[in-house]
Amino acid sequence: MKRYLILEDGSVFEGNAFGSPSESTGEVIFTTGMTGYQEFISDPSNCAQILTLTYPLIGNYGINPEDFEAMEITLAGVVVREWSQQPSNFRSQRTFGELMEERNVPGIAGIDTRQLTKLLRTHGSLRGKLTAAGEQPNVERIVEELNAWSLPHDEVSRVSTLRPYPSPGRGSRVVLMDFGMKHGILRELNRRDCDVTVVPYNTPASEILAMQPDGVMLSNGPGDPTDIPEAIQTVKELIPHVPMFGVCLGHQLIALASGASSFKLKFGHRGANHPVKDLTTGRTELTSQNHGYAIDLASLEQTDLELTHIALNDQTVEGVRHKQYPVFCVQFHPEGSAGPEDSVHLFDQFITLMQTAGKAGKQHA
Ligand SMILES: NC(=O)CC[C@H](N)C(=O)O
Repeated sequence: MKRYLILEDGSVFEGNAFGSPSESTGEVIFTTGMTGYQEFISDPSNCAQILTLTYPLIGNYGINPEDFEAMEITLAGVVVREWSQQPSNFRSQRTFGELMEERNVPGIAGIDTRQLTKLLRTHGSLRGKLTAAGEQPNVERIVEELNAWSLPHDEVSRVSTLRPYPSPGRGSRVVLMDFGMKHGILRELNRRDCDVTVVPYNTPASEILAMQPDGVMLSNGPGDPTDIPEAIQTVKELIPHVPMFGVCLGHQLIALASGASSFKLKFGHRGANHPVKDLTTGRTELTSQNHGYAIDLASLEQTDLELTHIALNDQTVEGVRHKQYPVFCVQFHPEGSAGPEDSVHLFDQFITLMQTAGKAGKQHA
């Protein structure tokens, strides 16, 4: 059945419906990873967005039980050139389309994703609507609707855990604040034997400190980081007291809590193999990225943070550390999933930081 993707600028893309038959509205974004579609569609950071996958054949190695980054799929929709109905991989248990159908996510196939991506790169991310399967749309009315529609502001509360839960280990005690966590982060902490407690995004600093953690990890998550001022306040209160490591949204929160400011990128950084220079070592690492906002470089001047990582494609801020406290963070995804894993050593750095701070007699008690 036919389905249309209509954008706020009046562009109309005609394709074939798959997944859920319902209509859906969201910010249309694109990711360029050649593999990793399962991780990408299940990353809660993409909550309420319509995701274009630029690689021309999606689903060719199917869907398996292990590679989900979260069990819920919170995307507003997916846009592909072609999806494979006959996946080939020993781990595959169902097709990409079956998953979209089961999880009620509308999809459109047969789209010239290259043309769509060029449009998004020229105009910046655009609001868009996927029409209901088989429906003949009134384009003028939909464009009007889209221009009046504003992006949601409550995505973190939709995807964060509602209750704390443990993921035990015998090593460092870590409180992991869940803003819409990718499982890869928990996996890397557990791999290092951390004794992790995952807590909701709105847990107050006093409750976190009462758990006497060796360190606090701030996860990735969806939306504009300024939408969660309560979390920014919590992070501000935690910084002087406990070693901290932030990833993606977690990085943005540390920067905002330190007095820096954020802005929306024209079309975001999404995909694998984004080169980032580590200014502390001079090394360039290939990184997995998925963000639509960034920290303003000039605004770091008014903070106690120093720049540690920079994006080589557009020179935006990719990582900072605190000049006084054992607190650091990166805008990219060191946990990879889907790779590359060049930066996974940052989790070791976090472990060392927690151990050193602990030996120093808990200056942060
Ligand atoms: N993956 C993330 O944590 C993304 C952070 C934030 N939602 C952004 O788009 O910039």
